[in-house]
Amino acid sequence: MFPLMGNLVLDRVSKSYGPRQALDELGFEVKEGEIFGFVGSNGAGKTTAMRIVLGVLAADSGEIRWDGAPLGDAVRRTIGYMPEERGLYPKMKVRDQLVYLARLRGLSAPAARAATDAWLARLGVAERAEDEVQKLSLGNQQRVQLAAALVHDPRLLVLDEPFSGLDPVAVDVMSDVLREKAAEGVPVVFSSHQLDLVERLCHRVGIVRAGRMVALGTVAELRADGTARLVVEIEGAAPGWAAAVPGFTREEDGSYTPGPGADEQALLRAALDAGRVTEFSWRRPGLTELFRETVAGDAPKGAAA
Ligand SMILES: Nc1ncnc2c1ncn2[C@@H]1O[C@H](COP(=O)(O)OP(=O)(O)OP(=O)(O)O)[C@@H](O)[C@H]1O
Repeated sequence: MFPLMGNLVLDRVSKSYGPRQALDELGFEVKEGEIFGFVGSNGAGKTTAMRIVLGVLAADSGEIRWDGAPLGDAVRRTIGYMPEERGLYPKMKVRDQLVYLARLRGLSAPAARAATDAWLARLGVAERAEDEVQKLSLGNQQRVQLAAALVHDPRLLVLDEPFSGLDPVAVDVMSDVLREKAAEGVPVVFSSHQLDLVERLCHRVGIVRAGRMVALGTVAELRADGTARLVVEIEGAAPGWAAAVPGFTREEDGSYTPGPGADEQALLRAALDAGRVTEFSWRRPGLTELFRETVAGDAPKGAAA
């Protein structure tokens, strides 16, 4: 039903900037039609990895593959890229710039104009088409930047923090577009610090720490690996009602983490003795908690980020 797109593989990619190792055998795969969320602390290596995929930077070792073969220039030219530092020409008009970029990627003049106008309309910036990019607000510049990544109908989307600085409406538009492209079969990889969005949008997530992939999987898989906590709500309970039940640690949010030998039935009995129990349930950690657990105390090798 969809044109064959392919999948992207980063295979043990390493990269150092002088003494600073930014990537240490980093590996992950983004399948056809998959939205992959790339998360990690500041300086963990996300931008470096994306630049290597784009060919802007060379890896010291390792390989980038597309559909099983080394990623070459022909496929690279079809990538839709949104760089972290953005990179539109500030003094050029929005429409002229997008048409120019689409022409560079091989579209005919009429096709470039049609694609430009369609994406400007879809992203809600059609009325700014004749303005210089520098006259747009940052959020609108970002919409144009997304249009620039999409205007040539990319086979792969690589987006560095596409959601940063967007208002909630623009976040929804961006999310819809990424879902739509993935549904067409395009592999989508994006980095973000907005973990609620990553959790909502991504089929799979990779958490990178100091240049290494430390957790990889669907959000459900990652959550299943985290320690579940017991949420207990009791009306009228005195503080410390659970102190006599061995094996549980009370967390800041009031939930209870079981340790070795913890007996949930003992905790439930203590809860029932303490008052009227309105909630007693297991809760898996969300992506934000998993991220904190996974990257706590993070620092890139060689020096501070
Ligand atoms: N041009 C460069 N020269 C020297 N060191 C660099 C260069 N670019 C990045 N680094 C270092 O490489 C490491 C990885 O940086 P990178 O920008 O890839 O991280 P990131 O995960 O994208 O971070 P952020 O979330 O802050 O954007 C950091 O320690 C950074 O300081």
